[in-house]
Amino acid sequence: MDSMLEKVAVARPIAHIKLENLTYSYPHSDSQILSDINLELKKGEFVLLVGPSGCGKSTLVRCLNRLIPEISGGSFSGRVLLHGQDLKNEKINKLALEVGMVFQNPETQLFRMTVAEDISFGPENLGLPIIEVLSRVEKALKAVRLEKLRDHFIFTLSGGEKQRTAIGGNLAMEPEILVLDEPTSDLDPAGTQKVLELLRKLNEEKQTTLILIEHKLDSVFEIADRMLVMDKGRFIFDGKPFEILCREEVTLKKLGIHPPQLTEIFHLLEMDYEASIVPSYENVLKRLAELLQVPATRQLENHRWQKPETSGSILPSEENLPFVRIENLYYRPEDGSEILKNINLNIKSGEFLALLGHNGAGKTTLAGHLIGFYRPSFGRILLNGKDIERYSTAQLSKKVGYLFQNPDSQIFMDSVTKEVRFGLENMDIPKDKIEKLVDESLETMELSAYKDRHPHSLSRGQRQRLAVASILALEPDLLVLDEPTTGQDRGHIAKFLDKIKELNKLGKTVILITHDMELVAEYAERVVVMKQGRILLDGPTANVFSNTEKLNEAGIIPPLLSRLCLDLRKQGINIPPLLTVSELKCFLQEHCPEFKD
Ligand SMILES: Nc1ncnc2c1ncn2[C@@H]1O[C@H](COP(=O)(O)OP(=O)(O)OP(=O)(O)O)[C@@H](O)[C@H]1O
Ligand SMILES: Nc1ncnc2c1ncn2[C@@H]1O[C@H](COP(=O)(O)OP(=O)(O)OP(=O)(O)O)[C@@H](O)[C@H]1O
Repeated sequence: MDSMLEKVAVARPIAHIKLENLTYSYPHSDSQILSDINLELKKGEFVLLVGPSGCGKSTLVRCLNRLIPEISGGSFSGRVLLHGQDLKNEKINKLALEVGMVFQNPETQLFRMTVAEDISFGPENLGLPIIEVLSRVEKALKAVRLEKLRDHFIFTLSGGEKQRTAIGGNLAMEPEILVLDEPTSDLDPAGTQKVLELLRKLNEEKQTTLILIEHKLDSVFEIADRMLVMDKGRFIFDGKPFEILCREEVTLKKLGIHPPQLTEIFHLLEMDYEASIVPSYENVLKRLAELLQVPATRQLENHRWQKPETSGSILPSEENLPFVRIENLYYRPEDGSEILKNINLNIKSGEFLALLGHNGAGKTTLAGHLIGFYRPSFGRILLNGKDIERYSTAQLSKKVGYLFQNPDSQIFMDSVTKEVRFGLENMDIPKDKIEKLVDESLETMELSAYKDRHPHSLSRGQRQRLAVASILALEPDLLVLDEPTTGQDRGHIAKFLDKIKELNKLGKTVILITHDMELVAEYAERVVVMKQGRILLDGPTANVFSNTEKLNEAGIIPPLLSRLCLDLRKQGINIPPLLTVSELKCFLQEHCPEFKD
């Protein structure tokens, strides 16, 4: 009997990563962030780790290189094994070479002066010959498309460029295990595609074991072999991504994990699925074409859809003067480059505008001019008809609420409540009103339970919500949100953007900078697309999303449904440029007798 057991043990390959009864609490806290986690990962597996904000994903992956508990402290039990070896006695600096980690906030891992220097840091520490270091740096620069910025200073990079540098640095190390904590959150859609292709290649060619944490599932669910869903420090689902997304849709939605448009449309059309096969775009297109072919075209003949016009800019009429008016704006930093080139833009009070563009297009620089963070090299900006230069900083911060791309750039107090109270205390508001506004905005952002916590002990998503709460409390007329969804699950994003939409309906003007096209489709009425410092497109959302050629130039891939509608129209089917799955549902209900919901 013993010898049989031995044989079984020999036949079973040792797991690449094994977690045994992992349980963990942070210092000075009773709550278990990880609760009795058990997991085995094979070498070369590509795993997608998802779960609501704050469920413990980042905490879990930090156990793999012993940042937890070595650096964090706290109460840790259970074992982490790599190739069957308990990591308990391993040194963090040695593990850092085996387990590559791209953190949520790239700034925490960029510490050299220039892009190329930063990428070479890892390979140099592996003790590789200089020729090999240089060759790896070149390959990594090419892979993350940063060749042209190789000698640029890190502090001048845009958010997406920083994220690419952090990914490049890890690629150059060629680690056996690569953990990526939301690596594409700041990347433009074309850049995201590129990074994902790269990961797939790394996984196939080098058998790198990959753990990818993501909230935005539309582009990642197809490439991973396995999906692990976490909630409250435990795994609740483990299986093929598409199968889990279809089978567990209701539970996932309750947790705030939103299925990609492809699975939603697939569900809506009641298409048969085979658990292991992801439906192709072509199959969904074919099914929609079948449903809409005959009756729908006949019914719609009278109101044929017209090709939209996307203009250079929406000009205001005399009586409807813009709230924001940007005239001939140029921005040239000290290095002589031209970041903004003759920007002309009018934004009316109460508009909900999305500002899109490739990484480094100039979105943040443009938006930063609205709070006086940047000063025009040429041209001017009028707010309510008055030149922005004539507002004092205090007056401007009352009018414009700016949410930075990285929440850590604007959080500086030592408790959650103090952070929200800070701006209000500088505004000559009675004390009881301040407390009311603080409570309301913490409540809206679901942070009441963390009132006395130090902001840096919050998860990234929670910190992002705290930064939003501080701005909402000030009730500004113009809200500029620079990639506010990073680190958030869909449930929290929807709650937050619904709240912003409510404020927008009450007259607040909103500028949303994002790389998440499904959110743009859902919330924005107008889209402005930038390319290399200029405005490329400006118009109603559906119209802009129909201009695929120009969007392509700016590295933007419109949402799946926009592409489906375009392709259906190319087949002669008269369908308007729909943006959301609920619009598609209404359209099918109205125009397609065969469709039953
Ligand atoms: N240093 C710390 N001290 C105390 N609690 C902490 C600390 N760091 C994180 N936490 C808490 O642990 C929980 C899990 O955090 P973690 O960052 O692992 O979540 P996550 O699933 O990665 O979230 P997100 O998707 O928002 O990044 C959160 O409730 C967070 O507030
Ligand atoms: N002070 C500076 N000196 C030199 N170049 C700069 C400076 N500030 C910004 N840049 C460059 O200007 C370009 C525009 O940056 P910006 O942050 O506005 O881009 P973005 O469209 O917001 O990009 P992302 O989507 O990556 O956040 C980038 O290529 C950046 O490297």
